[in-house]
Parts: sequence; C-alpha cells; structure tokens
Amino acid sequence: MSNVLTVEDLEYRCADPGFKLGPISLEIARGESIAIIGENQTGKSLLAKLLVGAIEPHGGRISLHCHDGKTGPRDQSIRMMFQFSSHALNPALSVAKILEEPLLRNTDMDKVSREQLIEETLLKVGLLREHAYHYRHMLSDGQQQRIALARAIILSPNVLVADEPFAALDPSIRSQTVNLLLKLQKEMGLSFVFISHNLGIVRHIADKILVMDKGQIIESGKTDTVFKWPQHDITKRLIMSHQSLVPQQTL
Ligand SMILES: Nc1ncnc2c1ncn2[C@@H]1O[C@H](COP(=O)(O)OP(=O)(O)OP(=O)(O)O)[C@@H](O)[C@H]1O
Repeated sequence: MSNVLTVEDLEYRCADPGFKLGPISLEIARGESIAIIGENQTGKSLLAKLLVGAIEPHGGRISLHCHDGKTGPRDQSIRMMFQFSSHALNPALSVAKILEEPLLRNTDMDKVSREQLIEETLLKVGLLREHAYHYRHMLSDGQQQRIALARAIILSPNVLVADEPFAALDPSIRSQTVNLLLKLQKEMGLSFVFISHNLGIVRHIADKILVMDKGQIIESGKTDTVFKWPQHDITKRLIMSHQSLVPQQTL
C-alpha cells in the first residue's frame, strides 16, 4: 500500500508550560483508517490540527504524497472535519455558498463547474440538489453533519482528519454517518484519521490505533491486536472501561 502522508519527528511546545507534543513519527497508507485514542488533554486534537496545517509545528516534517508519489498542495490533499455542533455552519450562508468557499479559495473553476461539483458532492453524501438552497436552520442535525462532510471532501482530498465526528450525534444518526464515511472511503480511496472516545466505533472502523499520552504516541498497532493484547497500562485501562460499557453502548 502506498503512503499518502509521512510525519517525521513532529514537535510542538505549548505556551502552557509542561505540555510538549512529540517528537511524533507516523505513516498513513492510502485508504487506511487510523483512530487516535487517549485520555483527556493528551494532545489528540493538537496533533490533528498540526496534521492539517491549522497550526505550524516547531519541528519535524509532514509530507503529503500525491498518487504519483510527489508532494502535493496541502488543502487538496488533507482536509479537516470538525466536531459536530450546530454552530459549525455559518447560519447566514446557504449550503451552496458554504460548499463554494473551498472551491473559490483553492481552484480556478468557473461558476458552472463549481455548481456542478457542489451538486455532485451533495448527492455523494446522500443529500439532494435542493439542499444547496437551504440554510442551517432548515437542516436536521444529521443533514448538517453531511454538509460538514461534503465541505471536507469537495476538493477530493487523500486524507480526511476528523476530531470527534460522532460525539454529539444521537445513535441512529451516528451509525448513518459511520456507514456514509465507510462508503466514501471505498469510493474515493480516502484515508481517514479520526479522534474518538467511542471505542465501539474505533473497533468497527479503524485499521490501526494510535494511543496518546502526554503528547506522545505510547502505543500503536492493528486495531484487533491492540484490543486483544494491549501493552501499555493506559491502553489496558481505556479498553477495560470500554468493555464495561459494551452492553449499553450502541454504535
Ligand atoms: N491550538 C492550540 N495551540 C496551542 N496549544 C494547544 C492548541 N490546542 C490544544 N493545545 C494544548 O495542547 C494540550 C492538549 O490539548 P488537546 O486539545 O490536544 O487534548 P485532547 O487529547 O484532544 O483532549 P480531549 O480528549 O479532552 O479533547 C493542552 O495543554 C492544550 O492547551
């Protein structure tokens, strides 16, 4: 499997004294799903922001590879989908305007091509062309989540990074979103890096798990292996507390 992203010795020192992220090195293969898990305030969101370029690292290198192995422009290679919240979409803009914004910023597509791509992307995430004319208040939570996903994939990135994409959704919408992501992953060959405290979803969709503590990756491996034979005490604790919830937890 070819790599779409290589991270070497990534480092970030927070103004908050005592917290330092890294050095972290990792590789993400095309089509792979990687879950970042860990206790609170261990640097998971910070790593996600560094990966997508929202924050500049103090050291190390992030290389994004195109299909031909060369490095490519960041915005078209890696995109972030933020935690669901009803405030994530601008209420003053129509869905068409929300989806047009990354196209205006990153491409020189003309108006007709932009409209066509917006329509195709709405269909891809299971919405209708008519949704282009809707505003946030006209959409359900599940539809808003799909718009956030459409905005993240409209530039056909290689890697989608999502910070707790399932947390604030009710269980039926959550499993629809999981299934939609799995479908898009297959269709687009998308690699997916996500942070989640829901180990049920992690076990269901991740190929690999990275466990973080105090800004470091303390354990990593194939999902099944980590669940069956966790090495680190923190990983054992996270898995045990998940297992004690399993009977009540739905996807
Ligand atoms: N944009 C940022 N700039 C500087 N420091 C940050 C930034 N975001 C987070 N941090 C710092 O990184 C440390 C880890 O926070 P982070 O949000 O990454 O934890 P987390 O593992 O995602 O936690 P949680 O599971 O509770 O969301 C904190 O000390 C925080 O202050």
